[in-house]
Amino acid sequence: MAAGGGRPPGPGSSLEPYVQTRIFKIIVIGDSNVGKTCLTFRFCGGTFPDKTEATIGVDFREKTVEIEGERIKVQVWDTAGQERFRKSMVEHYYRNVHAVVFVYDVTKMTSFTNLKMWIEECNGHAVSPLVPKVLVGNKCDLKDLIQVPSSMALKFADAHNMLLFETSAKDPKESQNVESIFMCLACRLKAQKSLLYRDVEKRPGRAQKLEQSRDAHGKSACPC
Ligand SMILES: Nc1nc2c(ncn2[C@@H]2O[C@H](COP(=O)(O)OP(=O)(O)OP(=O)(O)O)[C@@H](O)[C@H]2O)c(=O)[nH]1
Ligand SMILES: [Mg+2]
Repeated sequence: MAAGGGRPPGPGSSLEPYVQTRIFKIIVIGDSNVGKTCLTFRFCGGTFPDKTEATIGVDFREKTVEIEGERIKVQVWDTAGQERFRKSMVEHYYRNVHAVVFVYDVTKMTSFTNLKMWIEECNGHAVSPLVPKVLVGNKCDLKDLIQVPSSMALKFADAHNMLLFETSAKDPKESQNVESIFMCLACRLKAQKSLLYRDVEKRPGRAQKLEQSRDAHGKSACPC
């Protein structure tokens, strides 16, 4: 028997402390055809899909990212925009959600005006105001067809305390921007959780609010 007794470490075991990977559930919401599937594909797979079909229920995609030395699993819920494909799933979308991405199509005004309805649905499912939410205007590559001016989107985002990203799932030059949508949320979640833990230690029952930051173009920038 080995000195010290007990069972020797088995294959694959480690004396390092076991570190659990945190999972952040991020849901992507918005009208059908705004590009939710393409955006999530771009973030998780790094490409623009040749062809998509209307999402039925939900498609799950995930990506493991590293933030300040911590590995975090970003679990993206690509939801269905069509009522008939989502109605049985809505409760599941919002349950234990960590962050919400609202998407509209910059070339389709109705997808922007319908955001009010999507926000109401989200609020109707008791999603905490502490859950970070961002607004994404997709299809910016279609420059000649733009219907939703940036100024209008920015005003709306401000009114709802959201960061605004205008981007394109299709344009490869925008892939960094698409990545920053999800990374920004993951950073905020990581920071928010630590702030909350610290806050709870110091002042029980009170949560700290994360401030938004803005870049030189007046659009919101990642606060991390
Ligand atoms: N030009 C352009 N087309 C895009 C972009 N993103 C998506 N599309 C196209 O828009 C259409 C709809 O994209 P999807 O990602 O399937 O839309 P969705 O929001 O997931 O739709 P539902 O699943 O029905 O809710 C497809 O024909 C895509 O090729 C983009 O950034 N630029
Ligand atoms: Mg889809």
